[in-house]
Amino acid sequence: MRIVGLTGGIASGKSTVSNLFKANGVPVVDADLVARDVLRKGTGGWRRVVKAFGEEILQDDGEVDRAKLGQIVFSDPSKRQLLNKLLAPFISSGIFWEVFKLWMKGSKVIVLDVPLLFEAKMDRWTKPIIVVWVDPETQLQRLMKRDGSAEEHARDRINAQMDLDDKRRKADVVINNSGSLEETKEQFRDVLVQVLSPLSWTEFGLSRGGAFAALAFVIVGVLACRSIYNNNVTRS
Ligand SMILES: CC(C)(COP(=O)(O)OP(=O)(O)OC[C@H]1O[C@@H](n2cnc3c(N)ncnc32)[C@H](O)[C@@H]1O)[C@@H](O)C(=O)NCCC(=O)NCCS
Ligand SMILES: Nc1ncnc2c1ncn2[C@@H]1O[C@H](COP(=O)(O)OP(=O)(O)OP(=O)(O)O)[C@@H](O)[C@H]1O
Repeated sequence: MRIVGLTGGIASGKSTVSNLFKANGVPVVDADLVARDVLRKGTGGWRRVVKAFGEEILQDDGEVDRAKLGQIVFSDPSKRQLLNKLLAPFISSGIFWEVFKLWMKGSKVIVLDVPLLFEAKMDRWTKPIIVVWVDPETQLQRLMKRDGSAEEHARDRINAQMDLDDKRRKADVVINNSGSLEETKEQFRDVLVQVLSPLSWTEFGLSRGGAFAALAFVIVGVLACRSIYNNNVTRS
């Protein structure tokens, strides 16, 4: 199985690119969705976060007020670290579970869309790593427009992540999403060819088909050895 890493900065265009993958039949595991699930009312993540941040972060229906929690953690690095620490085990096991389900289905190539791929050191599990890059001014403008947020809050969110230029340096593939959607789609076409290229032997071995092939190989080997052994015993 090939696990492709897809990352970038906030509002750099990861979802835009992951939608292109989905439209081309490549399954995507979205870490933001997993992170939402592990913070739903009554879950283990929810309990830990409410205990640490207090009931004032809850809405009337008991769900976490995400905007409120966002304002707290994106303006205070120590609170953000605390939230990350509390949720990290739930998020990683949620991602693992999603990958496992796709493995069971027999998917050969999957994309992990993880905003904090490098920060959470999950990059070691993915190859190639695609970074969706955007120039800083466009990033700020798109973020403010999408979230309807003030410049100060948007900057807090951008500054809460590793510098996008540093991420670009660590990438195997860079998609520059500073231009039009059409320009991004054009770059994406080449990336898709690379992502869907034939699997290496290691990647094949890690896929469900590879595991079954290895198992079949072992079973045939054992049966052959037993038959040779039995023939030798009968002859002697
Ligand atoms: C603080 C929360 C409640 C704010 O929710 P909100 O709906 O406003 O934002 P959303 O979850 O859609 O995230 C939007 C973007 O913010 C960035 N972001 C989210 N969490 C973090 C974080 N801890 N550090 C830096 N950037 C982050 C990501 O780029 C993400 O794509 C939420 O982001 C959260 O629970 N974050 C902690 C979990 C986490 O680390 N998520 C990232 C998945 S790897
Ligand atoms: N090439 C583009 N031209 C114009 N607008 C774009 C382009 N790419 C993305 N956008 C817009 O910019 C915003 C951010 O894009 P997107 O949601 O894909 O980013 P993201 O990296 O997934 O964000 P997040 O980190 O918050 O999950 C969206 O409103 C999207 O419609």
